[in-house]
Amino acid sequence: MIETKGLVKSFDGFKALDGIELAVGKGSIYGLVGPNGAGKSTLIRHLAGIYRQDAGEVLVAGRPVYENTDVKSRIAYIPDDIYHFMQASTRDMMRFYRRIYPRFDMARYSALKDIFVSVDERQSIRRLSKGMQKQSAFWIAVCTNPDVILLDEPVDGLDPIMRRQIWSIIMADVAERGTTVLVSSHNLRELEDVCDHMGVMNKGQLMLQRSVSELQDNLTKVQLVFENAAPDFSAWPEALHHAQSGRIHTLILRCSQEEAKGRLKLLSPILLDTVPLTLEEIFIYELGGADYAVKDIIL
Ligand SMILES: Nc1ncnc2c1ncn2[C@@H]1O[C@H](COP(=O)(O)OP(=O)(O)OP(=O)(O)O)[C@@H](O)[C@H]1O
Repeated sequence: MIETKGLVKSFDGFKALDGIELAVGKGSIYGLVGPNGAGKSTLIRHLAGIYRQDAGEVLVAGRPVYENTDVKSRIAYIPDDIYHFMQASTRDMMRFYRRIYPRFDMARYSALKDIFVSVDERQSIRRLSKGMQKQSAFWIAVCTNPDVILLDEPVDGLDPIMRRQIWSIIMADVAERGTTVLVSSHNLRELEDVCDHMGVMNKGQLMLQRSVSELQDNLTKVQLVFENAAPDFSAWPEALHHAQSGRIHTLILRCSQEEAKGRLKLLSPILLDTVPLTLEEIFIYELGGADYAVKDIIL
């Protein structure tokens, strides 16, 4: 649904995007994670049709986005900084969007008043708090019934209850309408519960993109106890990590759970348990070995 091919963008000779090959399937929630300055917002602005690329292609539903009004009318973009006309109220913005977006859904706008109760729709946006401004932007954006939602750091400034409500609106759209969502954050923990695909950006490059299930299937964490001395796991090429605390050995292996259990059972441990890996741990091992601090990139 969303695709970039060899996307390059420079600002005054500085390559902010350096050959991005992004692929986001329809109905997917794709999390884009990376440190400050990685290029996430620049990439999203290309997907929203705000920036014109220097080289490469930016496609939504197979069609170029830049200066394509029809494609852009199906995309909702909620930037990190607020884009509304600050003098206008939420209601003014609703009227403005209703004229521009042919699929603007007035029934949905009215229904969502019960969710966004803290946003006074007649108040000028300038006078709303940062979190309320975000809510107002989100309220208007989802009423356009978009095929694609682009969220740049969406939960910055939102309280936990509002975060959950916004995510439940997005999840319902994904489930019922097959909406495609791309969401960026510099914090992996914000994304790991909601995304089915993840991409890691650093220094203008997409270093890794996978489905979360593929990431989870590829690595297994186990805890083991042996009656006698443990074998030398450092000789196992698939053992990425081994730690011991008392009699408990913790291993992270590059293989599926079934393979790990099959192999470890042969060692007759008196205890063998698999432990779920967090995405944070998965990324640390997937990206490990490169000459940068992985934790700086994803946490
Ligand atoms: N309009 C611009 N003019 C000049 N440089 C820019 C412009 N927009 C972005 N950059 C530069 O491009 C790089 C990527 O910036 P970008 O805002 O895309 O990163 P980001 O991953 O979204 O970071 P953050 O998490 O801090 O929002 C940065 O070095 C930034 O200074």
